[in-house]
Amino acid sequence: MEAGLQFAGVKTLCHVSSRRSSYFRPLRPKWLRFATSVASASGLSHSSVKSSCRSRVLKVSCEAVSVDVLQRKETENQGFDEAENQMTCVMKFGGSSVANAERMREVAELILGFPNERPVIVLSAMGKTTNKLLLAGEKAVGCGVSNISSIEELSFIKALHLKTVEELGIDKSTIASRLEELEQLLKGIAMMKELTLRTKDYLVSFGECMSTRIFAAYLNKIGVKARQYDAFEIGFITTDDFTNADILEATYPAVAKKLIGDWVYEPAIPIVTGFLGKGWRSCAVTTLGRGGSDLTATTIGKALGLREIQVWKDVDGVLTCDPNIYPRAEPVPYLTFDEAAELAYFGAQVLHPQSMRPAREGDIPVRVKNSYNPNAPGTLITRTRDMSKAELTSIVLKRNITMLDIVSTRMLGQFGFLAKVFSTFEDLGISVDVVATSEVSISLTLDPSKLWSRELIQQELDHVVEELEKIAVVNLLQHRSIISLIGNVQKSSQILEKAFRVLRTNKVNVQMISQGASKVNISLVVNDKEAEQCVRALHSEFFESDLL
Ligand SMILES: Nc1ncnc2c1ncn2[C@@H]1O[C@H](COP(=O)(O)OP(=O)(O)O)[C@@H](O)[C@H]1O
Ligand SMILES: N[C@@H](CC(=O)OP(=O)(O)O)C(=O)O
Repeated sequence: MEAGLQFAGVKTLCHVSSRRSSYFRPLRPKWLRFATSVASASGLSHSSVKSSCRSRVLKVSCEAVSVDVLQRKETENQGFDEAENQMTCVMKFGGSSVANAERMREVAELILGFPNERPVIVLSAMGKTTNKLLLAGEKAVGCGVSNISSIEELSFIKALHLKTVEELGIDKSTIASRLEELEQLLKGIAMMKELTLRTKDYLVSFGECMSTRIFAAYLNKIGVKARQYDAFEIGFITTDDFTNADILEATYPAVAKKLIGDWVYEPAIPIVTGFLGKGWRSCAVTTLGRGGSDLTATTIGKALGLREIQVWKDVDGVLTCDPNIYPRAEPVPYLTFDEAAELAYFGAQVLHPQSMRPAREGDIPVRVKNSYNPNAPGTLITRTRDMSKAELTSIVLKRNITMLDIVSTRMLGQFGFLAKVFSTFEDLGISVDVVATSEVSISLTLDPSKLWSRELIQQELDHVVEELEKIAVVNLLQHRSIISLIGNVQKSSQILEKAFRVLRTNKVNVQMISQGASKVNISLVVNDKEAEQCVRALHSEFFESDLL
C-alpha cells in the first residue's frame, strides 16, 4: 500500500511504502495532520484532501516545493516515529499561572500529567510583570539616568525573577543578561526622556523572554527536554502597529516550518513567548495587545494543525459574567467560536479579542481551563454546539464607551448619508463598535481599545464631531457602557422580554440597542453608573431564577 503527498500538476513529492516504518500511514488522521503541517511549513496552501482505502492524497495549490523536513528524514533512513509523535496540542499559561517558582513547578507537573500529549507551551510574563515593566518605563521618562536603579518596579521585577531562578535551582545566567539589558534600556528611556510605543513593546517583551527561559531551563533540569523560543525570532510576523499589532498570514508557514523542523531534528517541548511578534517593515519587537498570548497560542494551533488548543487561566473557564462584578458567576461548559469571539470582543477579559480567529479558521477546539483547579471541566469552544436548549450564555460589560447620536440635516430619503458618516470614521482611523440606524439617523459607539490607546483623545473626538456636523446634528455622549447579552439570538424575543423586565424594575433606561449580524449578541447601551448593578440583576434573572 502506498501513500503519497502530491502537489498541483499532480507532482508526486514522495511515496512511502508502508512496508517500511513510514512517514505516512494511510488512513490515519495523524498522517493527514502531519502532511498538512509539512505543506504549510513549505509555504503551500492546501486546497483539498482526498482519501481512499488505498491512499490519502493532499493536493496543494502551487508547485514550489521545498520539503526539507521530509528529505532530511528520508536520507537518515530511519523510521519516522517522531512524525508519528508529532506535537499534539498547544497549552498556554497566563501570568497568574506562572506567577512564581511554586506555580511554575505546578505547571510543569500539570503538563507532565498528560503523558499522551506532546504539547507546545506558550507562556505569558510572570504575574503582573507586564504592568510593572510599563510603570517602570513611565517612571524612567522623568526620573533621570542616575535614579533608574531606585525605580521600585525594576527592583520588584529583578527580585521576583532572581528568587524564582534560585527556588527552582537553575542557573542565574538564564536571565542575568536580560536583567542587565532591561536596566540599560530603562537608562536609555531616561536619557531620551520619552517612551514611544515601539520602545514600550521592546520593554514589555522582557517579561515573556524571561518567563520562558526560566521555565525551559527548569524542565531541562528535571529531565524533560525543552527548547525556548522568542516568537519574534521564529516567524511571528505582524503589522507595525506597536502595542496592538496584527498577525500576518506569512506567520503560519514560517512558524510551522521552524517548530516542526526542530522537532523532527530533535524532539523537545517548545516553550514559546506569548504576546510578541516582529513588525514586517520595522523588524522591531511588536506586541499583540494586552492578553495577546491567547492569540499566540491559537496561531500556533492553526499553524501546526494541532488537535486542541488549551488556555489555562485562574478561573474555571469562561464564566457567565466577570467574577469581579459578580462573584456568583458560573462556568459556561460549551461555546461556539462565534460566541467566544463576540464575548471577547465586547470586553470579557478572559480571552484576547482576536484569539478565536485562527482557531475558527483551522477548526481547532479551544479549551479554557483553570491551572489552579485542573480537574474542573472548563469551557470547550468549537465551531458548532447544540443550541436547542441554549438561551443566554454570558453577560459582558464594556465600560467607558463614547456614543454618538448623528441625525441627518438633509431631507428624509437622502441617499449616501450612512456612507458619508462611515467614510468620516475611516478617514480618521477610528473603529466603530455597535451601530443602530434609521434612514436619517444613526447611533453608534466608538471602539475604546482603538481610541484610548492613543493620545489627544479629546481633540480627536472634537474633530470627529466637527467633520460630522457638516452633514448632521451630532450629540456626543460619554461615560456609557455596553452590556452584551451573548447567547442564542434565535430566542431574542424571550431574552429581550426578560432583560427589559429586569431593567424596568431597576429603573434603567436603555439608550441604544443593537443585534449583531453574528446572531449571538444583543448589545444594550446604558449609563456607566448603572451598568454593574444591571449586570448583577440580569445575571440573577437569567442564571439564578431556577434557584429561587
Ligand atoms: N466572563 C468571564 N469569564 C472568566 N473570566 C473573566 C470573565 N470576565 C472577566 N474575567 C477575568 O479574566 C481573568 C482571566 O483572564 P486573564 O487575566 O487574561 O488570565 P491569564 O492572565 O491567566 O491569561 C479572570 O481572573 C477574571 O477575573
Ligand atoms: N503579559 C501580557 C500578555 C498576556 O497574554 O498576559 P496574560 O496571559 O497574563 O493575560 C499581558 O499582560 O498583557
